[in-house]
Formats: sequence, C-alpha cells, structure tokens
Amino acid sequence: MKIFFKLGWFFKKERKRYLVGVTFLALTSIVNLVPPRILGLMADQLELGHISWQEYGMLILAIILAALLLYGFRYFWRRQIWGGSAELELQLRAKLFAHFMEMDRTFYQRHRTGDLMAHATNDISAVQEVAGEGVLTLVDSLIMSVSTMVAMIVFVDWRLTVVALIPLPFLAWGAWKLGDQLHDAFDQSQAAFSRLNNKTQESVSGIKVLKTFGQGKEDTAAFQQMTAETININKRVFKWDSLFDPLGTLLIGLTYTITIIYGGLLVSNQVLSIGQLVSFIAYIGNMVWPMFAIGYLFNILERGSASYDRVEKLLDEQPAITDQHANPQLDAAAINGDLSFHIKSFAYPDEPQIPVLHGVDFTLKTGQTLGLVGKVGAGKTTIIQLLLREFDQYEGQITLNGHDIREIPLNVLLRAISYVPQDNYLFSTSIQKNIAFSKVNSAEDAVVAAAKKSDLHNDILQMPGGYNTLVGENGVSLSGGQKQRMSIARALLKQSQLLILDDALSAVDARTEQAILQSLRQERAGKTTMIATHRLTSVMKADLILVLKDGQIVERGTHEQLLAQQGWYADMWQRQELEEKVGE
Ligand SMILES: Nc1ncnc2c1ncn2[C@@H]1O[C@H](COP(=O)(O)OP(=O)(O)OP(=O)(O)O)[C@@H](O)[C@H]1O
Repeated sequence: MKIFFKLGWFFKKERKRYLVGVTFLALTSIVNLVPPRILGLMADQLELGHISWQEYGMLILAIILAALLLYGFRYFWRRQIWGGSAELELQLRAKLFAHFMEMDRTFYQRHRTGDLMAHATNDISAVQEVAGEGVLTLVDSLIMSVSTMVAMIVFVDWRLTVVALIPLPFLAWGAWKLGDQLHDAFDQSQAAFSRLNNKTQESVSGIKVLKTFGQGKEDTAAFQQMTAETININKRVFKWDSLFDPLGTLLIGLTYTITIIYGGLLVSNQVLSIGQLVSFIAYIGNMVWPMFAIGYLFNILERGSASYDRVEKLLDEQPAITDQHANPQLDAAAINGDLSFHIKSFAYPDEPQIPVLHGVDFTLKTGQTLGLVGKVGAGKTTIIQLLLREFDQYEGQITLNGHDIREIPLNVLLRAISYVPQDNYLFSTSIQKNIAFSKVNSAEDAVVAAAKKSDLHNDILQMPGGYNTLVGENGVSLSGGQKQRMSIARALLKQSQLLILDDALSAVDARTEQAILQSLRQERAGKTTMIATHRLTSVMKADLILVLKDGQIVERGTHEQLLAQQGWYADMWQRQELEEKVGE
C-alpha cells in the first residue's frame, strides 16, 4: 500500500479524475448487487407459484436496466482510471527523459544503456499499472466486498454471513505474507531484466565485431545462460503467486460448502426462504473476485513499488555539472574566442589518485588555431573534455573572454563551441537532417555549403537519394571518412566561436585532409579553432602547437619553432614525411 503514498503527488494532481472514476466504480459495485437480489425474489415467487407474467417481465426488465447501467458506469470509470494511468506513464517518462538529458557523462559511465532502457520501459509500466489496475482492483474489491457483505446481512441473514465468511481472514493473512516475499522477488526480477536488456543491447550493437571475431556461438551461449538466470529469478515470483492462487480457490470452495450446509439448515428450519439462499449463493459469486483481487492487488502494488523505488533512485542522482555558479547575465554576446587554460592538476573521478593532466597552461586569441599533438593517451581529449565542461573538479581555471567557464551558463557555453569528436554518431534519418542537427531549420543551401566545405558534397550526390538518403541504423552505411566529414559539416554549419576537431580527419586521405583544412582556414578566419591530431600536417599552420606527454606540455611553439627544437615533434615530423613518401 506504501506505493499509493509514494504516488501521492500524482493522485493529488489528478484528484478530480480519480474522484469521478472511483464514484462510477462504486456505483458499478452497488448496481452489481441488484441482479442477485432479483434472482432471489424470482425464486421465492416461483416457489410460491403465484408469479404473474407481468411481474416476471418487470423483474427481467429490472435486470436488463441494471445491465445497461453497469455498461454506462463501467465505460465512465474505465475512461477516467485508465486515462489516469496513461497520464502517469506520460509524466514519468517525460521526467526520466529530461533527467537523462541533464545528467553528465559520469552518470552514463555508472549506468549502462540497457539498464536505463529497462527503467524507462519495464519499470515505468509497472508503476503505471498501480495508477490503473491497482486503483481499480483496490477500490472495486473493497466496495464490492463491503457492499456485498451488507447486502448479505440486510437481504439474507447476519448469522449465515458471519459463518460463511470465516475463511476470509485466512486469505488476508496469505496475501500479507505474499506481499512481503513479492517486493523482494520483484526487485531482483527487475534488476535481472535490466542485466538482460544490457546484454541484448550490447550484443546487437556489437554484432559486427562479434561476427568478425567468430564469437557468435559463445555470445549466444552467454545470452542463454543469462536468460536462464533471469527466468530462475522470475520463478521466485511465480512460486509465491502459485502458492497463493490455490489458497484462494480452496477458501472459496470452503465458503460455498459452509453456505450450502448451514444455509440449507436455516432454510429447513424456515429461518430463510429458498430465494434468500439463492441470493446468498449469487452474492458469494460477487465475493470471488475481491478474494482473488487481494493477491492480484499485492502483486501489482509490490511490483509497482519495487519499480518506483528503482526509478526514484535514478531520478535522485544529481548531475555533477550544473549551472550552480553560473552568471545568468552572460549570454552569447559575452563570449568570444579568447581562451586561457590554466590547469594545475586534473584526475578522472573514477581514478582520483591518478592525475591525467598537470601544469597545462596556454592562451589563445580569437582567430588563432591551436594544435594538440602527442602520443596515444597523452591527454589531448582530456583537455577538450574540460573545455566542454564534461568534468569540473580540476585544480585551476579555464576562461573564455576572461569568464571562468563555470560561470558561463552551460547552454551558452556549449552553443559557443562546435565539437567534432573522435567517434561519430549518426541518427537514423536523412543526411540532410544529420548535418542540420547542429542547427535545426537551416536552409538547404547552408547544409549544402557545409557539405562542400567538408568535401562531402560529391559523395552525397552519388548516394541513391542524395541529401535525402537515410543513414544510421536504418539506412545506408557510410565509410569512416564519410562519417568524419559529415561530423565536420555538422560542426561548420553551427558557425560557433570555437571549433574543436578531435582526431577528426584520421580516416580521410592526405589530399582530402588538406582540402578540408584549406576551406577550414577560410571559414574560420577570425574565429578560434583547436585541432587534436596524430597527423602533424593537420596542425603545421597552427598559431600554437602543444606537444603533450603523460598529461604535461613537453614542447610548444609554431611548426617552424618546433622543428628547430629537434625534439619529439621534429622527430615525428620526419617519420611521417618519410612514411608519406614511401606510401606514394
Ligand atoms: N573517463 C576516463 N576515466 C579514467 N581515465 C581516463 C578516462 N578517459 C581517459 N582516461 C585516461 O586519461 C589519459 C589521457 O587520455 P586522453 O583520451 O585524453 O588521451 P589522448 O591524448 O586524447 O589519446 P588519443 O590520441 O588516443 O585520443 C589516458 O591515460 C586515459 O587512459
């Protein structure tokens, strides 16, 4: 029952809807008492043998009228209560999705995609059932059982009612015991479902890798094992359910037996008429559903409660990156490309004892280009991530136009930056929409211009539907180089103060790279650009090049200055030049 309190905020908000729904539900239960009473009256009249056709017709008419009323009442409560549960589903889903959007990347490192999907689907459905089926079952069974009991006492006999309903408390006891076990079992079952979801998601996403490594059989076996484990956990739920259902049947049977023995005795002693006994037996029929409903209700409520706890736990997680220190006065006009970066030390939150950056200091003026080079794992992407505010807990300060980036509202900061990451993501939609994603409602001309600047236009024209070709999961596959250039087109369309390319040209050939860099230089004149790369030709024209090693700047200068220093850069330059020549 706790779940009704947990969902108090929702029922309060939707109280009008639920009041109307519950009223019609109560009317339904009360009208349900009429047919058994009429049956009893008919039986009495038949026994006495003096029922007229007219009386008979009136009674049948009353039953038809009751049936029609029941139809109308059921329609109204269904509309209200099912509508309420759909509303809860909508609100919870919207809340969860907004939360997902707000969370930073550490949240996505803690929770896997399949797990989050399980929360957004299975758990929310279980909670939604509480507001629909749960409310219905609780109210209906309560009103129906109480009103039936009153009808049994008023229209038939209080002694028969007390004796016949003796088995009921045992059922309540069974349901209470069941509830205890179910909460725990459902919690484990939902967690197992999350794990299974994760496994499915990972296997489907990684299907190409699985197949190329010939791991299909092994993965299928691992999946089967996980499914078996999930089913075993679910069996605990079935076990408790299976123990309860036969108990209900047994106790109902007992009620009928008691009624026939004791009710028969009362009829033969002329305390009751045959008609009253017929009504009573029909009333027991009305009690069957509420009796079973207890177990069913506990099932819905415990399941909903376990799922709601899981959803709440997720919603309670706070993003580490917030606008807590933001100055709302700072808007896009306050930001330019003057960047200063002073990081004394930074470590990733999951490995706080290992500093990844130390003593990284540099400044860039609007319009300048920065090159970040260095070995794999040197810290290039980490520098970019700090600028994008993916992590905040560093010692030092990063400023844009003199404002600490933590004081710039996050949406203003991110709008001022175009970022081309190492791994590209394509949405399942057209090429046009994939490019225009960075600036929705862009004119077609602007999209084409961005594609031309990133040397993608001719490739697109050769695709079956041109700019309308579908890409992503449901569409054609693009080559690695095409994906990278699409990502660059996206970033260029945004025309922001700062453009960051993180190893964004690694999959294109040297000639294409130079063509793109050339158009970038024209496009980005007067704006700041950062290029992290392994290919030194990408940064040779940069105003400042930083060579990173183990999170520290080991060399800095222009291309010519670095060549003159005869260090890692000069060495790498020679090697890459040689490789190029050998390649040719
Ligand atoms: N999320 C993370 N949590 C913990 N450590 C991380 C995380 N991301 C990166 N690292 C570590 O930080 C160091 C710097 O990584 P980073 O990705 O910045 O290097 P990089 O120079 O961009 O490398 P690459 O050229 O391969 O892209 C590496 O040792 C890496 O293992």
